Amino acid sequence: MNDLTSAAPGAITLTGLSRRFVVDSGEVVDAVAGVDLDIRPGEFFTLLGPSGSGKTTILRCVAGLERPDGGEVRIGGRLLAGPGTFVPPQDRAIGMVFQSYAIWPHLSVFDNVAFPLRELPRKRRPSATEIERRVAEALDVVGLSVQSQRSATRLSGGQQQRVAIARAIVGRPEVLLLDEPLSNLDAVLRAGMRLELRRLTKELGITALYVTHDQTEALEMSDRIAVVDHGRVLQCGPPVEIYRAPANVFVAEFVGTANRLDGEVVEPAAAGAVAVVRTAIGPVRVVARQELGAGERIHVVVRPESLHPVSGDGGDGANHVEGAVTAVSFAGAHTHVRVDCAGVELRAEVHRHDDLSVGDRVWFRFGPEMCAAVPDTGAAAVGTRTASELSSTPTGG
Ligand SMILES: Nc1ncnc2c1ncn2[C@@H]1O[C@H](COP(=O)(O)OP(=O)(O)OP(=O)(O)O)[C@@H](O)[C@H]1O
Repeated sequence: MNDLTSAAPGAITLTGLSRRFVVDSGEVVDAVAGVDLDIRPGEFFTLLGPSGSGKTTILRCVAGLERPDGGEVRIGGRLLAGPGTFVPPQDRAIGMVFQSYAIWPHLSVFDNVAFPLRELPRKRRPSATEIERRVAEALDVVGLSVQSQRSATRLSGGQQQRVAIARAIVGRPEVLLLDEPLSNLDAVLRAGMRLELRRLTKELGITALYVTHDQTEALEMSDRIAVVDHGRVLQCGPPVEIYRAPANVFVAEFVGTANRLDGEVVEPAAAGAVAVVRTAIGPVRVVARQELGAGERIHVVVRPESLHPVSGDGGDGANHVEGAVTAVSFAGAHTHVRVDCAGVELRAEVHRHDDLSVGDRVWFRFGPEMCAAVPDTGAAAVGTRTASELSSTPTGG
């Protein structure tokens, strides 16, 4: 992101952000361990990672609910946290939505949404008429105008979440921070709300920083995703890139289902050309995204939907593998199949559910362009130290 973009309203810039906690055992947890992110104005940006990876702590640092131990937080170019600077949450141009809707049960929908405006210091508080106008506008955006005078607790879970969203946007923040906001909703409602939430932030032109451990949510909603583990960003990019070209095995296996074949490059290739990798199921042809040298140890990642059942080795330059079906499970739009290929279990997702049975011998084809070569480096190291180790280690900020 260039300097102009990072200074534009709604841009979020994190530089060397770190936050550590000393837990009861005296162990130091690097919850955020040097995170650099440039989030563009108006972008729907997701922090995706397993439980305890540091997503919420990053979000709380942006919100001002957590003081970083090192690094900087900027919104629209304005320094909010950094050496000698800490701007409190109420003075940051943010709105927040949590997993628990945190709405007031004794207030009406209208009063819940009006709450943050009425709580502003007198100097910054809009007039009663202006509050009324802004609340009506926010309720209109989330489709709750009709329920305005209803008691907030008499709404469904989805409607309560919308109240929380209306309350978060009523102050017209530059940035909306969302921490697992859909987790308490049932599956059908959650699927609908994903698209609605994205549409809403796009309509408002607001930057959304979204935290989730749900890869489907992240893939469907985001302009870009940062995959986080042990307080570090392992990969940052558009959903398709994260899914098709994972940077390491952790990302490959956390985002979607992955067949992983460990192997060694036997025919090297420049970026864009086809390399051959020796694996336990035989030689596998892979389109190299970057140069692959002879003898290099890599993992080949193939997604289940890239394996297509065929009648035999087509001799067409693609990869073909034969195996015995060990499990078939119908999942509606497709069928999950497990196949034993020379002692390696491969997972496939096929659309022919009625003519595959356990014990059948089948051929699968998968194209070299559907194979990702992933470096054999493993995921980030576990970010824990003891307090005494920390005192002899330079800090990150
Ligand atoms: N206030 C705190 N005191 C001590 N440790 C904390 C505190 N807040 C977070 N941690 C630790 O920091 C690490 C990161 O926690 P964080 O909540 O940011 O992860 P997360 O990815 O959001 O997880 P989840 O999805 O479960 O909320 C965890 O090991 C957590 O236990």
